[in-house]
Amino acid sequence: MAKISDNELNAVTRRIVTVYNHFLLPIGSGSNSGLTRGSIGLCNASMDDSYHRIHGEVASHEVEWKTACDEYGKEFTDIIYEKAIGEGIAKITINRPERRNAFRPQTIKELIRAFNDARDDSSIGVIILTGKGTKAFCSGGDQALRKADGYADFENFGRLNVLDLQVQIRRLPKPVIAMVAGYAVGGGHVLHMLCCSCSFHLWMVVLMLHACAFVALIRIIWLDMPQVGSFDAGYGSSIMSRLVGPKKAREMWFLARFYTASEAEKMGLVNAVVPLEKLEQETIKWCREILRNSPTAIRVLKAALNAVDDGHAGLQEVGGNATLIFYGTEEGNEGKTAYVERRRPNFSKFSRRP
Ligand SMILES: CC(C)(COP(=O)(O)OP(=O)(O)OC[C@H]1O[C@@H](n2cnc3c(N)ncnc32)[C@H](O)[C@@H]1OP(=O)(O)O)[C@@H](O)C(=O)NCCC(=O)NCCSC(=O)c1cc(O)c2ccccc2c1O
Repeated sequence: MAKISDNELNAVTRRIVTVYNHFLLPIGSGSNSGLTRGSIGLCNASMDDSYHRIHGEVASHEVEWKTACDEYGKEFTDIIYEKAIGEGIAKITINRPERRNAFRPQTIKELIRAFNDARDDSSIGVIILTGKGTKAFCSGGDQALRKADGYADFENFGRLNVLDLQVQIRRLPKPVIAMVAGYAVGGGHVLHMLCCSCSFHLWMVVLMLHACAFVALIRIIWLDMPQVGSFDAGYGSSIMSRLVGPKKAREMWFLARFYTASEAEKMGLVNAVVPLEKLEQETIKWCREILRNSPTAIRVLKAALNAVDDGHAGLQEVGGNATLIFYGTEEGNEGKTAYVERRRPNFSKFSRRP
């Protein structure tokens, strides 16, 4: 009997996967399942192509996390900041589960420090934002600390410093993925929406065939701000409207209802819904997929995806990226070198491209 070589065996395996994707996967993966093929890493494209042969599968081993501190070596109380050993992933966890991960000014200050460090660390390519435990991603501002002038903890004045964090997440030139298990309420919901506009995020709980019935019982997104006498008329409104459309945004804000994970996915508010036990695994897979791609392409794309909405600030960011790339060229360098050498720059050798 002829022996099958390894190459032939791989080809057979690829064929089986292709058949599975094309013919078997559609069975039971209807629109109500809350699961897209992308969610579990299978796609419509045939796996028997040069792309898949060259790039192979995304690694699936477990991540080893190491606690990190900020750029000044300071530690944290309200958050946990970790980096994956040997991989470009940082994870920032809001650590106030007893308050459903509500944030106080101190929490926001720590989040800003951790995001700053992850931005400046050139070994980091993608950042996960999450909440401790499985009950809540974040329940918004800590209402017990709300004063007439904003939220106050250790200082005698109030503030809304979450607004600074929102801008930071949007501007940070690396993707931020919100890994959401449980409630995302008020200012917590706005945070995950920003991650969405930056890249994508995963949502809590359940998928596949049982998703519908189960998710229907779970209340997750809640824009309760009008109920607690608050509102976010900034990103909380404009980005919401961009993501779900102006009609749905009005409904969400005026009625202040709860929405489930699967409803959120249908509205385009979340990118994927996965079972709770697979949440981190799937998030890491998305991170690894991002990390396989060109960091500069990702950086420019993130800026570009925000640019139209961000007006001058958006243009400034895309323009800054152009300058950054130009500095690395011979043509850009010629100008600087000529200045330093006290001579006229010679740009005649550079092509004037069509
Ligand atoms: C999120 C919940 C629906 C979860 O309900 P559940 O029954 O699971 O849990 P409990 O309600 O029993 O909560 C356990 C425990 O946590 C405390 N807690 C929860 N959330 C908060 C919170 N946001 N602030 C303070 N404390 C909180 C709760 O009191 C319990 O403590 P015990 O001591 O009793 O055990 C439910 O918890 C809930 O509805 N939470 C409140 C959600 C909320 O009102 N969020 C604030 C919206 S406003 C906001 O976030 C906001 C912030 C900003 O910085 C802004 C800036 C600029 C513009 C607007 C802003 C803004 O609107």
